[in-house]
Amino acid sequence: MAAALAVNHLWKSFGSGLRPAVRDVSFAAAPGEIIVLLGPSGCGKTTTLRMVAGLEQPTDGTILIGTEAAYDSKQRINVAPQHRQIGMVFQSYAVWPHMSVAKNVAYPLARRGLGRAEIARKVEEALALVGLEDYLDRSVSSLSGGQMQRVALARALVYEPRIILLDEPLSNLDAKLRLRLRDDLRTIIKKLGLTALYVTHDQEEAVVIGDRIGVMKDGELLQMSAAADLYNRPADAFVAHFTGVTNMLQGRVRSRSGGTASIELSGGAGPILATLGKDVADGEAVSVGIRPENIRLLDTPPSSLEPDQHRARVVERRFHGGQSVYRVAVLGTELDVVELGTMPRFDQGHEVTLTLPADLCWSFPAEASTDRRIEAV
Ligand SMILES: Nc1ncnc2c1ncn2[C@@H]1O[C@H](COP(=O)(O)OP(=O)(O)OP(=O)(O)O)[C@@H](O)[C@H]1O
Repeated sequence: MAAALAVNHLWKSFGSGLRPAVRDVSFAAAPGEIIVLLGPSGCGKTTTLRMVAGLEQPTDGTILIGTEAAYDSKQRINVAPQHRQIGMVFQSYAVWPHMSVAKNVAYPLARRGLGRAEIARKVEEALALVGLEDYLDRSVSSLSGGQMQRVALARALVYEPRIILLDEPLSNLDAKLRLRLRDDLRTIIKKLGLTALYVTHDQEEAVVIGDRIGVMKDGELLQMSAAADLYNRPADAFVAHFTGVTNMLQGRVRSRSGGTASIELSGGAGPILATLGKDVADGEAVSVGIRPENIRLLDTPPSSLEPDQHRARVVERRFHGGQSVYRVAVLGTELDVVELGTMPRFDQGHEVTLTLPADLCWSFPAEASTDRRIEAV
């Protein structure tokens, strides 16, 4: 099936002396797919979205919406935003405060010259979809932030766009509302079978909303995959850090067997087993990342240790209510380990056996990982 949106080798430069804001970005969204662009401030997410919308002209590349070119630098095609059949929702609510809820939502239809009865029906349908069917005649200025954002969403959906673009639509809402609308947004988009491009810097939001997530840094798309792959197979150290990896061990690849490497740690400890990143060579210095929640602690020491098991000691325990965070001394360094549950198992000083599952330890070239760690924090 043809992609609903295809972005190919897209570049954007805002000036000759400046680093390009978007560098050779390519991805495609299947019909009905929700693609999230995730990354720190200034990485080029909004610029990418604005180019798809037609609000920013690319320096190079192509954008296809369905089978039609919306932008093609070589063929000099640049379809105006209003002709791209795109719905948009932004961070600021972008609703007209002097108009009623119904008038706000009706606005795009009135501009397209639809009849009154049809407009009324579509407005009611769109408002029902966002749970505001009882607010038709209310003034927008009397609504809460979350309700205003629902009005903005209804207005973006009302004329049945081919694609919906959302740029940090939840970031002006308080935490509780954000969680509720986050779940609702995905449900609504899926119910309509819309293809969506969604921009956020919040990884949790990205995971809940997106079918696939693209992580951007310095204008580049580093990895685009389903959330579980992003978490379990990060392409590089930046992606690993951005999705919450805090433990990094330094070492060197000693030997390898298939996709797994035996890694000797700096200071002579180890070896540990880790999955090899795609650019890691034999003998190379590496950083090995492992998430605190993927490390397991055993109370009773086994009679003999497996290759992925190591003796360790609890240095510090922090109780967070629903989970305990342990700082554990192991392999000549200290690692964070998270365990879910309201009953902490170990006290400070407790001797434990620690498992580092090889398939959840990822090795990356050392130089890149240390550089990128600093930027990612
Ligand atoms: N109109 C512009 N003129 C010059 N530089 C710009 C312009 N718009 C964006 N930039 C630059 O392009 C880069 C990418 O910006 P962009 O807004 O796409 O990032 P972002 O990832 O969406 O960040 P944020 O989450 O802070 O919005 C930044 O360095 C930004 O300063």
